[in-house]
Amino acid sequence: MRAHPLRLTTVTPGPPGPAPVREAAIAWIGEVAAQALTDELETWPKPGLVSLVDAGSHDNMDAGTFRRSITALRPFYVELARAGAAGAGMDALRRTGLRAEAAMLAATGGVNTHRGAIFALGLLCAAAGAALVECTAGLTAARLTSMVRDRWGAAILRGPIPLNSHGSAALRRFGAGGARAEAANGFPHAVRVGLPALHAGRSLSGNEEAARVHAFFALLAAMEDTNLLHRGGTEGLGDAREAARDFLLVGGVGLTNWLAHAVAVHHRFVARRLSPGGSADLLAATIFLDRLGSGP
Ligand SMILES: CC(C)(COP(=O)(O)OP(=O)(O)OC[C@H]1O[C@@H](n2cnc3c(N)ncnc32)[C@H](O[C@H]2O[C@H](COP(=O)(O)OP(=O)(O)OP(=O)(O)O)[C@@H](O)[C@H]2O)[C@@H]1O)[C@@H](O)C(=O)NCCC(=O)NCCS
Ligand SMILES: Nc1ncnc2[nH]cnc12
Repeated sequence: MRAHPLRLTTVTPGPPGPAPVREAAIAWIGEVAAQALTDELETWPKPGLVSLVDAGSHDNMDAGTFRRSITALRPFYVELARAGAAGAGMDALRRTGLRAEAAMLAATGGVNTHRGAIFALGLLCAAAGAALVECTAGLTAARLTSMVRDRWGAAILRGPIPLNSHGSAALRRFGAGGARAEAANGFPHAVRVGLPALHAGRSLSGNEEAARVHAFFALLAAMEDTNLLHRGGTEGLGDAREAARDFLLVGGVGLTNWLAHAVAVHHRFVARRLSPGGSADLLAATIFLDRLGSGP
């Protein structure tokens, strides 16, 4: 049996393998990122968020908008993995990230579906690309997230902060670090909350979608989601986290009636227009890390 190209490149120390082999592994990394976004979209219920079932707290986007966005973003994830393999610095990654944001807006008619996910998964793709040529220890979550922190963390924190984004408003009003702090610190919520909860959800339910719901609630309970702050202020954020904690405390997806409980929380979020978009992005990052870590 032929070894997968990724295995060839990750287990061989020193200079990279032949270019076509590395290119196949880079394409695979981009595909895993796009698939992580699709899995996030298709996970239901995620309180307040868009899924195949409904548009949650949103009236300007639905599952079709997200699918168009994912199609537009797939080549950029490949490009970011390739840039990471070529040793790109933060300025070059940022330029590609901004082109990806423009492509997303063109594909969605101006709707911001995935700005946070372009940023988080884009950096993780770049780290995975760099790991292909530099590492001998495989694409583990710990390695990829610490690579983002160590290589680009300082530049992320020094970098330009958009003046008019909801995130920058949350930073000014509430001191919330948001997507930048999460990436610069090596995605602590994905590693310490999302991944363990995904694994726990699998053991509790034996079902992949339920495991993703479990991971989503764990992230929601722990994160300072700037989208919740933007739409609901500190009260909205606090209530959302409490609802997620209650779900987990009674057993999460281990409970027989977990679905009814999760749907009730979803309806409460929709009634208040709460939308935890940052937690959705971290779910996608968690899925990406889980899949890359287990290999092709
Ligand atoms: C660094 C940027 C991402 C700057 O972003 P911004 O200043 O906006 O900062 P944040 O709010 O911190 O983050 C942006 C998005 O990240 C998600 N997010 C929120 N909280 C967290 C968190 N604690 N940890 C991680 N990620 C978080 C979230 O994204 C999702 O929500 C988006 C919808 O948002 P929005 O349109 O604001 O909200 P709505 O409620 O729908 O709006 P209305 O309908 O009410 O009007 C959606 O995109 C999700 O993805 C935050 O929104 C970045 O823009 C930047 O610097 N880019 C440059 C490119 C770059 O450097 N790339 C690097 C290589 S790829
Ligand atoms: N499924 C989703 N619904 C709404 N906002 C999001 N941001 C990222 N994923 C999302």
